[in-house]
Amino acid sequence: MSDDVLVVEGVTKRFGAVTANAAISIRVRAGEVVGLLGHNGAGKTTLVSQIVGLLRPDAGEIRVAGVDAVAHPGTARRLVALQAQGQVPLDGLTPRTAVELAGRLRGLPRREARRAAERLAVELDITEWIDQRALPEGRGLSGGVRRLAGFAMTVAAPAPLVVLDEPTNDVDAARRRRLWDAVRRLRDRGAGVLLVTHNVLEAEKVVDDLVVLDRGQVVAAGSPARLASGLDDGLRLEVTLPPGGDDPTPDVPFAVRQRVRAGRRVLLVVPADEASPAVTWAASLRDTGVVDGYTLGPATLEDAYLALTESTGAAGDELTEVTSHA
Ligand SMILES: Nc1ncnc2c1ncn2[C@@H]1O[C@H](COP(=O)(O)OP(=O)(O)OP(=O)(O)O)[C@@H](O)[C@H]1O
Repeated sequence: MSDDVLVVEGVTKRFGAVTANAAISIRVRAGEVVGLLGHNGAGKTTLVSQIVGLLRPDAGEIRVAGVDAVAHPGTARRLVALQAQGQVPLDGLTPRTAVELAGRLRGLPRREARRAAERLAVELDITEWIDQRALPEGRGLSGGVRRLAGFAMTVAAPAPLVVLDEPTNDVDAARRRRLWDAVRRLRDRGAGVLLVTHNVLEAEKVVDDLVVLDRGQVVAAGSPARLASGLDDGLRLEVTLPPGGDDPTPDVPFAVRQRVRAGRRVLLVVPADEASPAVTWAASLRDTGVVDGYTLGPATLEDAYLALTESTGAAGDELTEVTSHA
């Protein structure tokens, strides 16, 4: 029997002139975390909406744990635990009540729902607020605790497919780590997880496979290591400009595959056999004060992601310029 919990094949969705999803294919198996990575507007939420039956594809197939989600969206929806991108409305509820209710709605007996609420509060380190009521206009509970309570509601009861859309928004660094541990435990218990994010560094921490979307299309898929090695022998040379200093990087005496500027930092991806002229150049600019400093190291998954989505210039939050030359 197939262990696929999600099969998306050739899914296309248009909104007027905008093709939000263009023939997308993705597979998530039981016991696997797949990251769906893409910049704002790449088409991630549109795809999730179709998986949970809120939108109907113009073309293509979606199967959730073997159920045809286009023909039977209601049945398929019950096999998916979804944490949507927006905050869940919690007003008037405590995290304990909300998680217990969510568990019971998904079929857990009362005692198990209660246990799940307590276990998840400990796992996510939110026991301090478990009996604190959420009030209107964001009062009572912080955004991070609301987000974590939303995650706990999503995973209170087991489901074959768990879809998490930007689950760490508003969550502090220590509790993010706890959330990733909880995601790994879901995977280890046999769930398939689709993790939707635009944060490549976070995705890298937990996913087995990544699918990169760019303007509605899958532009790459595979393990993080495989995608990073897509830059083959690429090296990253990062230079820091002095405050208000001119940027010397558009005109360098060696080959550059990729150039990305974010504030005072400029990242150059260079072929490994250009390491020597690149370092000589950077060192002489540092010695003459044209740049404040530089580092050289192997290209990362983030570099590969920027290279894949370079043409839009939309991949990095603080990204101000993207160019590429041979
Ligand atoms: N209901 C809609 N009507 C018209 N256009 C839409 C609709 N929903 C999405 N779009 C467009 O489809 C494209 C993909 O949007 P989508 O929300 O799926 O992207 P996303 O990757 O989830 O972005 P973000 O990371 O910002 O949430 C965008 O160009 C968006 O403007």
